[in-house]
Amino acid sequence: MDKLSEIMAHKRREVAPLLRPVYAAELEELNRRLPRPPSFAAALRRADGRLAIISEIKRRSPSAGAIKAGASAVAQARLYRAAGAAALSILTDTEYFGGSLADLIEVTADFAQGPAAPIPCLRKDFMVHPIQVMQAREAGASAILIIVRALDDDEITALHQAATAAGLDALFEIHHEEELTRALRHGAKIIGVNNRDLAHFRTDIGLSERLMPLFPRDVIAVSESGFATGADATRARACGAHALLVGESLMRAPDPAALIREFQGA
Ligand SMILES: O=P(O)(O)OC[C@@H](O)[C@@H](O)c1c[nH]c2ccccc12
Repeated sequence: MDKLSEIMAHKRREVAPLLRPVYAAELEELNRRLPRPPSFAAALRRADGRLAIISEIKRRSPSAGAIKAGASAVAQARLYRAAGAAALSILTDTEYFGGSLADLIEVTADFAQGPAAPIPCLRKDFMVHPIQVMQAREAGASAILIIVRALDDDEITALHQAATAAGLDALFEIHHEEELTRALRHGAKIIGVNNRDLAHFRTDIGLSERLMPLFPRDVIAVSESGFATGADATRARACGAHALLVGESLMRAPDPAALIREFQGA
C-alpha cells in the first residue's frame, strides 16, 4: 500500500464517528450566517502578474519528518502574511502532519481581530466527506483540498457541491493527465499539480511542466511541492503557473519574506 492509501484509510477511520448526512441547504444557511472569508481564487490571480505564493503551515510530514515541531500556527501565519503571502495552506491533519483544526480556527480568528487585512486560508487535509467541508467553513477557511487520485467520482461530486454550497473554493490536486481530465469533468476552476510523487516522495517540477500546458486558459494553475529557490519558481511560472504552494522551505526559512520575494521575483 502506498503512503497516500495508508493516510486515506486512516482518515476514513478518523472521520467515521462524525458521519451524518449533510444537506446543501444546511451549508447554504451556514454560509449566510458566518462572515464571508476572503476569496482564495481571487488571491491567486495577482493583478501585477507575479506568482501568488500560498504559504503552508506544516510542522512535520511523512516525507521530511520533523520540519518545525511545536511551531505556533498563529505566529507562523502572521509571519507569512507580513512576508507577502497571497494565501495560507494550513495542514489540519494531526496523525501524519502534526496540525489540527484548532490551528485553522486560531489563525482565522487572529486575522479577524487584527488590524491587518486577512489573507485566505486553505484547509489542507484529506477530505472524504462533506462534514469536513462544514468544519472547514466553521473554522473560517476560504477553500478545501480535493485530491483527485484518492477519491471516487461520487465523493468528488459530494465534496465539490458541499464546498460550493458553503461558499468555499476547491483546489483539485492532480498528478497525472487522466486526473486532469477527471478534475475538468468535475468543473474544477483551480487545479494544483503536486510535484511530489506520493509513492517515493521525490519532487520533480518537470511534472508541472508536462501537465500545466494542457490546462484550459480559464483554470487557475497551482504548482505544489518542492520549491526551494527562485530558479524553481521561474520554471513553474514559465509553464503557466499562477501560484506556488510552498511548505517546507518556507517553514525552515530564517527570513520567509526574503524567500517569498525570491519566488515572486521569478
Ligand atoms: O513542503 P513542500 O515540498 O513545499 O510541499 C508543500 C505542499 O505542496 C505539500 O505539503 C502537499 C501537497 N499536497 C498535499 C496533500 C496533503 C498534504 C500535504 C500536501
